[in-house]
Amino acid sequence: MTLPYRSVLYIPAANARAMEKAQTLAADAIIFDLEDAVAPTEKAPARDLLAAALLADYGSRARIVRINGLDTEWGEGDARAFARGADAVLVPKVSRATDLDRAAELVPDTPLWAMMETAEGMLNAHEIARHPRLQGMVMGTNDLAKELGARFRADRLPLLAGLGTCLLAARAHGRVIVDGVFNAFKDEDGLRAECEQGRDMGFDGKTLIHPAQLAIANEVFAPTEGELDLARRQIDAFAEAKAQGKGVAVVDGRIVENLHIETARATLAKAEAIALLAS
Ligand SMILES: CC(C)(COP(=O)(O)OP(=O)(O)OC[C@H]1O[C@@H](n2cnc3c(N)ncnc32)[C@H](O)[C@@H]1OP(=O)(O)O)[C@@H](O)C(=O)NCCC(=O)NCCSC(=O)C[C@H](O)C(=O)O
Ligand SMILES: [Mg+2]
Repeated sequence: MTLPYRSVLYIPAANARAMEKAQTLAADAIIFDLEDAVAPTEKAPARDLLAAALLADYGSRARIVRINGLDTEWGEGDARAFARGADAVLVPKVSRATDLDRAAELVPDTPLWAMMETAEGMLNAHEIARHPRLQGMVMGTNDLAKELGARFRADRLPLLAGLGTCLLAARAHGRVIVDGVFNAFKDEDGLRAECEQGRDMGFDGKTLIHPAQLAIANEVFAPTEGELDLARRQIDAFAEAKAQGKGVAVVDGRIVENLHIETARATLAKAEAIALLAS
């Protein structure tokens, strides 16, 4: 069963208290960050703190380690240190598939994830997504906005080309893909609107920077009661139509074909996976 990735919480690996707290937080996945959230002077101690933290029990939460770039003085050491012991290694600023080749050599047995946050990465999203070792993609909307020279807009118009391109690439190759962070972590309405936009586009979930953002992401990226009810009724109606030798059913005045049944089944499976995670 595919794991849900509704809420993916960043935690600075230098913050022992936050890493401990995360063992009980309602995050579907955690990104332990060695990159941007850790100051250069803290890089070495953060690596040790994280190695100790990963021995703790995080339940079913996926544990993803974001290493420093392999072009930095810390990247290779990070990759070697966490080649085992985490559920995935997240490589920052992936601009081309060869960036993942290098990571794959250093991390032979653990799935790789890619931060999609450079202009070149957007243009190469398809070849990055099809890399055989890649499991998931994370939008880095802060770095992307910086590279583009984009202004912040609530509708994220300047970022939509990049978001859509990465989503297409991820879906073409069956990868998980989660949306970027919403920086104003006390603005609940703003977060909800951005989660709704990401959900409408098709993202699996949202990366988050503060525990206060978890509940909204978990709610928005889960199927609603209405969606579940519709999915069940579509499956029943289609089975009935099929029994009568028809290829199409009608539910609530809309046609239901086999492709809608695939979506309906995926909706029910997602709800089941979420329920399992909570149990
Ligand atoms: C943003 C923060 C610096 C705020 O921290 P703080 O002032 O400590 O918040 P609170 O006092 O409200 O914290 C309340 C309690 O919650 C815990 N806490 C806070 N944040 C986290 C967290 N991320 N995970 C787990 N627990 C957390 C505190 O320890 C408090 O606990 P308690 O002691 O029990 O009261 C801080 O939230 C923070 O550092 N957030 C993460 C920032 C980060 O990781 N940034 C890097 C990723 S974003 C990025 O790089 C995206 C991408 O690359 C791009 O380009 O877009
Ligand atoms: Mg970034």
